[in-house]
Amino acid sequence: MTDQLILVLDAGTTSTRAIAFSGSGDIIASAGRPMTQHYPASGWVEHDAGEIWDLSKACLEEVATTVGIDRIAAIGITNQRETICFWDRTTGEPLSHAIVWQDRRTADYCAQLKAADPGLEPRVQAKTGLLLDPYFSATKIRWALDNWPMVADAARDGRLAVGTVESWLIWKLSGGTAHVTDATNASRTLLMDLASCEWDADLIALFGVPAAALPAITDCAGTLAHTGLLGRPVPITGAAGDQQAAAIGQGCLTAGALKATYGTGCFLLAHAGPTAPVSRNRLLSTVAWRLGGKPAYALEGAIFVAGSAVQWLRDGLGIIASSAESESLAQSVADNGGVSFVPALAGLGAPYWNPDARGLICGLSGGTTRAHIVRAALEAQGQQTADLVDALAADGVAAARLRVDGGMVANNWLCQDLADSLGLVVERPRVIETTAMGAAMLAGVGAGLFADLESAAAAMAAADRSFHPAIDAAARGLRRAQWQAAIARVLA
Ligand SMILES: Nc1ncnc2c1ncn2[C@@H]1O[C@H](COP(=O)(O)OP(=O)(O)O)[C@@H](O)[C@H]1O
Ligand SMILES: O=P(O)(O)OC[C@H](O)CO
Repeated sequence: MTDQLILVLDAGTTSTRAIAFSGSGDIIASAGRPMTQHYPASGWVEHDAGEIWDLSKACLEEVATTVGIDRIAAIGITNQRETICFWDRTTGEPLSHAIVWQDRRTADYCAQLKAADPGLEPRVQAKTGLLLDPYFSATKIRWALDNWPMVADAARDGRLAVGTVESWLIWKLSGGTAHVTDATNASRTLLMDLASCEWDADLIALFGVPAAALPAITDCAGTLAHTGLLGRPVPITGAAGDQQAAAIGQGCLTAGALKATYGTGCFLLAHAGPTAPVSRNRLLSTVAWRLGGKPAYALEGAIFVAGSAVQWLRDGLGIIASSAESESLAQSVADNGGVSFVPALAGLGAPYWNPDARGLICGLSGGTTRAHIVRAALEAQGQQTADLVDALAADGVAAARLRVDGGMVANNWLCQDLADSLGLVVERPRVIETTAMGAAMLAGVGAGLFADLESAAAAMAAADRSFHPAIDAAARGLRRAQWQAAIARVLA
């Protein structure tokens, strides 16, 4: 693909970015804007869908102006998943804030559903690959219909449109002509049948969601819509949830290949091939991509707090000046001094799934310094990942190595600690924007610039550095035991 570029929009939890990629995977230009986080009550997290659109538009326009609109062959979109937007299809305007994936407001509703019918969660898991947790979109939609009159009125009048963030953005980019969602994002709603990749009538009835408000489920590559935003029609040819996109960008294209992305949260995906896997260890089963109508699947472990623990040390406790300072501080002490930090700041995700869990810092002494606490916060990432790798092993997936990406892996100390804690080789790619890279690969396939994902990976993805385990099994076991004792206290 000569001089043509693929423009990717990555609408994440804390920021929105646009990145122009060359066909060889180089970043030619990028733009980013921080996103406002709204916390209207304890455990609630909202975004302004209007702001998501305004920031996305500004980032796309900035990058298109920098590189020249004529060089843009196609657009790919990737996004924070599960976060659900509500808009009026007659005006194209948001009806309310979006309810964010981290939001725990439906924890009681999930508990009631489980208490009323203990067989429900296993049936829901068999159908969707997911669990009855507030994380997923369906209970958030139910809550909005029950509590936000603007949303309920629009539903009654047939004006309501709902969709995850990529769906909202494609709607806006297409000038309201396309109401679609790709199969990876749809697989996170609790409303989609994992095997058929279609909305499930029983689940729609269970959560009382108006079917007419839902988008059409599409492939992850192909002509999904056109946008006139940049002054000439440009096709949107790729879309996937950010974690699936990161797995693609990391070249996890065959069964068993594993990646973990350390951003706000941490999400570990193990590619599983063409048949939906079933976890017996409380991992999620999810769509990895759908191309040509054929889905591929992955097992996923979702940790809700990763980089946001470092953010909390910076903004909440004020014990570091920047996220990057965590690296030198962790390195400045020989060990954690007996301190454990369980960063359950938004409940616990996989494999515990306890929405009510609260964070814990323990093992303090008079000799504890902020460096020990910061080190324990970084070490928690390795231990949380080890919990997931253990669950994967119990599900029959033996990890050979771990590919890592996301904002946190700029931290070399963290990458070495991951290798030590897991006893696995940890590989970091040349471009740590693998989420955007994966969306670019999908958009490249969708635009016919690459024949398939394998050719796109060969052309675009490259490794940077490997971190090898440098501690022995006994030392690893001691760290594990310290973490497990702390987790037991959180769950007690
Ligand atoms: N050098 C670093 N060490 C540790 N954490 C970091 C570092 N740089 C960034 N982070 C953390 O990474 C997160 C940002 O990662 P990013 O992938 O941009 O997040 P998201 O896509 O979830 O918005 C923030 O929570 C930040 O605190
Ligand atoms: O925005 P991120 O990178 O934290 O990703 C959020 C996930 O998609 C939530 O499932």
